[in-house]
Amino acid sequence: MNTSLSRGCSYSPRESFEYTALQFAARRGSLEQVRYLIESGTDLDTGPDPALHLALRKQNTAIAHVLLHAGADFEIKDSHGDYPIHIACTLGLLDVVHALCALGCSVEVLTAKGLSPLHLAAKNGHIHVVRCLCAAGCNIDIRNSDNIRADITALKYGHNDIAELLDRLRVTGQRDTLARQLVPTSKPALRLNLRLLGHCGVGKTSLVKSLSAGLFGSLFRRSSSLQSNKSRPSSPINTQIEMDVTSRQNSLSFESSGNYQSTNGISVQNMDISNVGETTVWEFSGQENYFPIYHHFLWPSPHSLTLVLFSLEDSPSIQVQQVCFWLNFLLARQPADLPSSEYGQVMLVATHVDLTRAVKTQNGEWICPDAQKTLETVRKIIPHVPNLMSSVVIMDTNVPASYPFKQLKSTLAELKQECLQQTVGTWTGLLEATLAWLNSLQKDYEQFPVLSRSTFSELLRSQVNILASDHHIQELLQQLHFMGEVFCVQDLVVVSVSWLGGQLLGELFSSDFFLHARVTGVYTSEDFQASFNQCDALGALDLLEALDVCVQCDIEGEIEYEFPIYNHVETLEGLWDSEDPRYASKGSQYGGLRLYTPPGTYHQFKSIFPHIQVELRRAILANYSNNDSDMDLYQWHLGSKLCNTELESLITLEEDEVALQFIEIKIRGPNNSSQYCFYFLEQIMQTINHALLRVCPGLLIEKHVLSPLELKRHSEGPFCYPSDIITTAMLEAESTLDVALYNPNVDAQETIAQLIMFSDLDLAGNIQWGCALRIQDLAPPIKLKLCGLLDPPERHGRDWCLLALRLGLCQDKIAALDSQHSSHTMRLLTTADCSIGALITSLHELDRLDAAEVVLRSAPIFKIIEHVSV
Ligand SMILES: Nc1nc2c(ncn2[C@@H]2O[C@H](COP(=O)(O)OP(=O)(O)OP(=O)(O)O)[C@@H](O)[C@H]2O)c(=O)[nH]1
Repeated sequence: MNTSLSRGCSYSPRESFEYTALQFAARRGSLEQVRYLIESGTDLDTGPDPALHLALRKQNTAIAHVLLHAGADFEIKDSHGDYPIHIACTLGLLDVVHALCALGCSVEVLTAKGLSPLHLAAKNGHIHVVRCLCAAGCNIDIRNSDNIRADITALKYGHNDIAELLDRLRVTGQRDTLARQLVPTSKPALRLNLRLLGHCGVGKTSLVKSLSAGLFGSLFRRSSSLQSNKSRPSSPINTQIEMDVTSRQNSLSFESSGNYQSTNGISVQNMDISNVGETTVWEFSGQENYFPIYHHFLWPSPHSLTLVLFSLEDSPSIQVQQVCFWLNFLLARQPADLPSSEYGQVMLVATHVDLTRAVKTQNGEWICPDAQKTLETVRKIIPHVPNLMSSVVIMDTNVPASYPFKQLKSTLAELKQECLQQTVGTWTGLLEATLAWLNSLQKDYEQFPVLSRSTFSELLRSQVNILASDHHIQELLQQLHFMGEVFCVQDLVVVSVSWLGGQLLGELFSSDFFLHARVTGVYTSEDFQASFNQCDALGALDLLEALDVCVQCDIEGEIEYEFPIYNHVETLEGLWDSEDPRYASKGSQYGGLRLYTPPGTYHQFKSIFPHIQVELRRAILANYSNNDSDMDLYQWHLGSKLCNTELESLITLEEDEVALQFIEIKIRGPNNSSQYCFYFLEQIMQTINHALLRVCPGLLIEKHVLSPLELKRHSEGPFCYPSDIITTAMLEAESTLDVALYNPNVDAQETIAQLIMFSDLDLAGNIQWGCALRIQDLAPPIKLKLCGLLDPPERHGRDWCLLALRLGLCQDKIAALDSQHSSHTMRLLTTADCSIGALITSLHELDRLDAAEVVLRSAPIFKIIEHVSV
């Protein structure tokens, strides 16, 4: 602290009196000093120009807030005869005006020159402030000392919008009603989201239809289902689960079969379910084409129940694999570091029970131990699904008024009760009025129900509430988005979510559209209009770009849109030519990685890869705009080639012989390019990570390293070193650089420098090895998986508590980790001060090889300390 300040005074040459230290600090904008002085108990309101007024005149709003919070008097004048509200209104300091109004300051007081706060805001054109004052109850007819109203002042200074606003409030006489709409009430804005996931034909549409059927409809649905069942062959009973999760061939076929109309895209409807109330039901098609867009709709929500459906007609191993697929799909699309209460509930629903030999109890409950067995097996394979319910609902989805539907409804009703207890009231009249207005807005925008945020705000103000501030509208849109009433993405607001899910995405991602799409995936707006004429092409393209489905490229003045999703160009021969002289010499560099999802998760990358291609294109465009035109990107079906001057890379989605998908990244460079190659690979990984974070922040990724020796020899199927082997070797070695791993394909060893650093030992100084990183560096999905393994009480007590002891935490700290409300392991992993290496060792010592393996396979192998751009 400056000593002259701490003494408490300073001289202001402009004024003929001395400022206190607080006034001086407030005027100079020193928040830290203001805080210090307030804490030291200095007087807040001394002098003819109090600190609050001085801060406001200098537009130091943060300081003004601190002073107000500390209790500065806001009902005193300064030497100019102005109250704080006058200064804030003149300068348009909306948040301060808001704070002053909330503190109950007088909003009609006049300045020495006879102007009211409203006149000052009107004169200076601050419409947001005018709204705020009106909402706070300011008299709109107030006159200044010349007997002139504020709307006339606004007109005089050319602020017609303000004049119009005040005029409308006066003419309609609705000011009080509109102001009341903006006051939060104690009623929570709660609408449940019911989401249905599952393979084609498992009964999602049927379940939704039955849920919405009234009494009359339910009679009809029951009889039609009886008819349809007659024609179906009954399946053999499944007496035992023949677990076969290792054989992946064809087990996850996403084809829709049978004679029924498969849902296109996402069907969204709002239902009033008896005993539950308004519920938004999201039905996600089982067709694979649509998976790349589901992340936009699967946000974590405590107000949601996600049903994962499977058919009891399928074999037990297929049931397990399908359920695991969908649970992993869901987990991947939600951030993994939220408290479990934020995720909502997940429940399994076994369908087609009428086609098995299961029997019903007297009250109509189906008895089918196989369904429960499926759940138990799934829980063993994926123990970390937050809020997965412990029982399965077993049903014939075509029989609405049956016991399982009552079970489902009562689960929803319980969830609603729980949410009601936990939700703070946020329901405002504005939300209610907007919900009523949305219907007419949808009609007005029937052709293309998409608006920019500013147009939405403008319409809302002119048709619902002229006093709504930007902040009110932002909060409102967020509530509407989570209720499924609108869909907000970047600057756009889609006011019909069912149109977005069904007519737009349902159509554009349908197999039929794919069949006729341009094979290159590149469209001009005219081409696109010709292929999709249901709405304005430019508007749709903007929306699709905001959804990361396409990228706009300006190619020598011509605007084109690249849709990697439609790209079906085949790989060209010679893209990775072994004869290319630049990369054939002895000193040329080769390296590469493979990205896998953990064992037991299948088929997760296909829906993500087009997003990686979008991200690669964006990275290239950003480089072009930096005038770095040496970069080039060529993309084909599930593959991209990125070149940077003389460096080349191939990024492809591959599938091995057991249908396991992985992403392969190969890099090569000429002589003496080791450092360039290293950082080029890192840059590509960053771009990929960016796409992964956007689409699937909860997906666990394993990074395996390809043999540089074999890459250089262009061997078919080069050896790939799994990350657990590399990390184990690092842990065991005295020095990481001594690590050498055996490659059975070539019967030779490759060193860590060759595998990671393109043989350049100088890079070692820029690298921190994985085992030495802190456990906080573990990605959230790894932590979540560890929670699933270590949280449940274990037979020998080898759980989080013992782990905490081994990691050196004292009893007090361990006790502090204990809580009934969230995961102990998660708190241990976020607070303990230890390295990843120490964690692995401790887990081994505890004989928790399952948890150790998770860390070994997915922990980072290294982290770059110093990044050099290439
Ligand atoms: N017997 C019987 N048939 C069912 C049951 N559930 C669905 N079906 C039938 O299975 C067929 C497919 O059902 P849908 O509800 O359309 O399947 P879906 O899960 O919506 O499939 P996609 O829209 O392709 O993702 C229809 O003919 C249904 O009548 C059930 O529990 N029992």
